Amino acid sequence: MHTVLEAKHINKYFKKPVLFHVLKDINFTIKKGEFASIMGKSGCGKSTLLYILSTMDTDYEGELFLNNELITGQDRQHLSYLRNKHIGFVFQFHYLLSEFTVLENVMLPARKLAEKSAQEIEHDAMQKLKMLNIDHLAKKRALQVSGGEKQRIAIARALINNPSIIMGDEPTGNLDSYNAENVFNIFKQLSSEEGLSLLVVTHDEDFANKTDRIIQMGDGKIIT
Ligand SMILES: Nc1ncnc2c1ncn2[C@@H]1O[C@H](COP(=O)(O)OP(=O)(O)OP(=O)(O)O)[C@@H](O)[C@H]1O
Repeated sequence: MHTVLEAKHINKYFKKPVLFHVLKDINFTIKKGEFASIMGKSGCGKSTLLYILSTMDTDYEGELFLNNELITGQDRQHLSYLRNKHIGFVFQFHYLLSEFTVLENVMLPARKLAEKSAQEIEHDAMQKLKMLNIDHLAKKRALQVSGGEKQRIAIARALINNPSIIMGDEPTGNLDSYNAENVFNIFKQLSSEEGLSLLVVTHDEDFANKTDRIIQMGDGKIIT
């Protein structure tokens, strides 16, 4: 199966206040359609790793490949393009623009990529909203919808450019168990039916236990 994400010998040091070796020789691959979670105690380096994998942090040692392309060492502009095109993000807090409509929020990453007309983008955004059963919310402003709906809108937004991988940082951290299960089911369906890869940092054991693979971290290393 095609490899979507590969981390090879990733090491990261924070230099202040004192030199701190935060990530220690991290190696793993995520295949097409794989749904993996990252677990580990607070402070073990999960967010630091996700920040590197998402191409936001370029200050690390080792090599990172996205769809077999070496992304380590690429310039910021190209990284921004790759991130927008191939990676969808879902966070604990949805970061929707509250005064914009739901539809406008979902369209934003596609407008930034600027590879399609406004009409095509709107059509795609409606398709994503339909897929997530929230197309009836399209014209509402983001501040007018519930927490669970906001997270589904954030997922639609993450999907708008048809990414290869969704990266999540505690995507169910702010949801009740009903909505958390709903988000899990959406992710599961995206991986098994659409071949999307997912890599989700979570403290939620129930969520992690249902994913294809748990990457367990401890003290800056992958334990299993
Ligand atoms: N900018 C920074 N400078 C120095 N140390 C940092 C910096 N950011 C994080 N750290 C330290 O690096 C370690 C890993 O932090 P990180 O946020 O990656 O952990 P985490 O596993 O995501 O934790 P949590 O589950 O609490 O979110 C922690 O000890 C943290 O204090």
